[in-house]
Amino acid sequence: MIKDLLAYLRPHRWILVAGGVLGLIGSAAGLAMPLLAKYVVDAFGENGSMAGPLIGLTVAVLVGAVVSAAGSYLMERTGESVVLGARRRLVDRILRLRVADVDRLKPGDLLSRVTGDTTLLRAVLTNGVVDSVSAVFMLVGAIVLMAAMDGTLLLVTLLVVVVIGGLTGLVMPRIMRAQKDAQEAVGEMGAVLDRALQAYRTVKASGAEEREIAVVGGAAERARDRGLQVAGWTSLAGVSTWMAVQIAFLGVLGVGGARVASGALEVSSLIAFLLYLFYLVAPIGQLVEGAVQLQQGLAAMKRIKEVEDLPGEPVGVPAGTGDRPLGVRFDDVVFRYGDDRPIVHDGVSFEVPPGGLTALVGPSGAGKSTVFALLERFYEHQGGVISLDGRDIRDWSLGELRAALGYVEQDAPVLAGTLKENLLFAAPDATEDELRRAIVRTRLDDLVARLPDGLDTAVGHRGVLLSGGERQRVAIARALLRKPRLLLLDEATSQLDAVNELRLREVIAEVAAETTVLVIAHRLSTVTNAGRIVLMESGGVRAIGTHDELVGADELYRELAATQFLVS
Ligand SMILES: Nc1ncnc2c1ncn2[C@@H]1O[C@H](COP(=O)(O)OP(=O)(O)OP(=O)(O)O)[C@@H](O)[C@H]1O
Repeated sequence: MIKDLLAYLRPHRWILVAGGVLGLIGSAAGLAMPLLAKYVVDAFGENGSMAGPLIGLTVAVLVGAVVSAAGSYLMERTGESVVLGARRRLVDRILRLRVADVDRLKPGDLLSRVTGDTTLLRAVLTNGVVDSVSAVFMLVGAIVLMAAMDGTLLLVTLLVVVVIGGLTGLVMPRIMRAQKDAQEAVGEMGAVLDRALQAYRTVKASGAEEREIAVVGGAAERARDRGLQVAGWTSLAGVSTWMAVQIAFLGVLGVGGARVASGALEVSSLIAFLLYLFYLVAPIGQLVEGAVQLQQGLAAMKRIKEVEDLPGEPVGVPAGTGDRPLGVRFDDVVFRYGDDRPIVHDGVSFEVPPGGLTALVGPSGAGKSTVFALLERFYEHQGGVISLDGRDIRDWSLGELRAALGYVEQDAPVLAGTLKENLLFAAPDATEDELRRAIVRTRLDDLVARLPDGLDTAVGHRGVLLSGGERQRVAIARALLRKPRLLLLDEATSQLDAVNELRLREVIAEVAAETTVLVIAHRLSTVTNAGRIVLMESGGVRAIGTHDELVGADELYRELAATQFLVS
């Protein structure tokens, strides 16, 4: 773990060393002060000139301040670079994860790893490490100078310092555990809030604001409780340090006073010694804080590494690598979403020849969307063979496979940006001409004409909100620009109005003339047009045929057609 932390620092080691050296010079200037104070007092006693020692003291203060400020600026800079590096790597990994892993991780918790945990890393890597190094320097320096002044008093001091060290060592593991819990609690709170935001409209429509506020509030309270535990243990460590220094002060004052009385020690030395004693407080405090920060950093590191260590997928898929339509074949495919999940595909077999329109229909939960997820290899099937163009999809490289497919999700999300950016999302290199053709084919020209800035109008959250039908046609245009050899289209379940439905039907029929189209159909229009209908039922294929064939031959299809598809 410490090795991982150091790996983050390696690229910045020279700036860190420079910052550290400046910090040490600042500390040295600080260390010189009690000694200079002693000379001032001595000069005072001997009626000598105070100018020299006073100027020295002033210079030490100024140099110390400037150098320390420069050192801490360098540290902060490094800190920002470390956070940037950690965030880049983490985001890079998150966007390359496999869908199955993302299902398991909570988005809110992932967010808190990118935002919160990386910030904690920064504290330990810069202030934590450097302050600790300079604290050790100050501590050793002060102890050496104290030894030069009076060995007996140093012994009294060290006895107390050792006791504090022991106590702090005892408390540290508890701080570490509490710290880890605290960070997890913050991640959990993020996850709970994210869930509420995802279902924002449902929360409002259900009048569930208060309940959700309470749930997120509860998670926030758990985070607070864990934070309080950390604070409790940290202040215990802090207060025992403070107490120890006070005890040492009294001890040194008593013993030192007696030694001054017996003439074994000068008053000025006792004053300087006492000043050094108080100088010890800051570095000891810094060391304790450095240790706490190290625990925070290690806990954060662990949460960041957990994500970084997950396997990623190759990305950077070139679009439009071929023009021949693809045939699809499922051969006794078996699949479940996880070892502890029920079987979703229990021997699914069907064949789709290249080109034309094929509809997947069946009751909800039959496993239709899962067919698409397996074709895109969002998940790996456990049994049977899926082949495209006669080739097992496991033999396709992921990039090659996804480049050949166009995928339109049921919810057809609009991404941030302009309409044009949305359309070119899957094929940034498409020409203006191709873009125009896709717009005309998907009947989006009306929409473009209506928008204030045409294609350059911002859409989605920050811009014009598109209707369900428009979003779906944007998604189809986006998929088409990729020149897919197989288009996977998960029809939205929401009812489109008659005009939109007609447009969509025309678009699908046109596309099916050129490429293979596989549609998960919820509407009669799509099904009656289809060259082939695959009827799925509870994880298997029940029947295959045209609409008329199935109406004639299959009971379930007739029933579905009667209710779901408004049979003609
Ligand atoms: N990501 C997932 N993780 C775990 N289980 C899932 C996941 N996606 C779907 N399932 C489960 O797999 C089963 C089949 O789901 P699928 O989405 O393929 O059905 P469907 O036929 O498309 O249904 P619908 O018509 O309602 O969309 C369901 O029981 C569902 O709960």
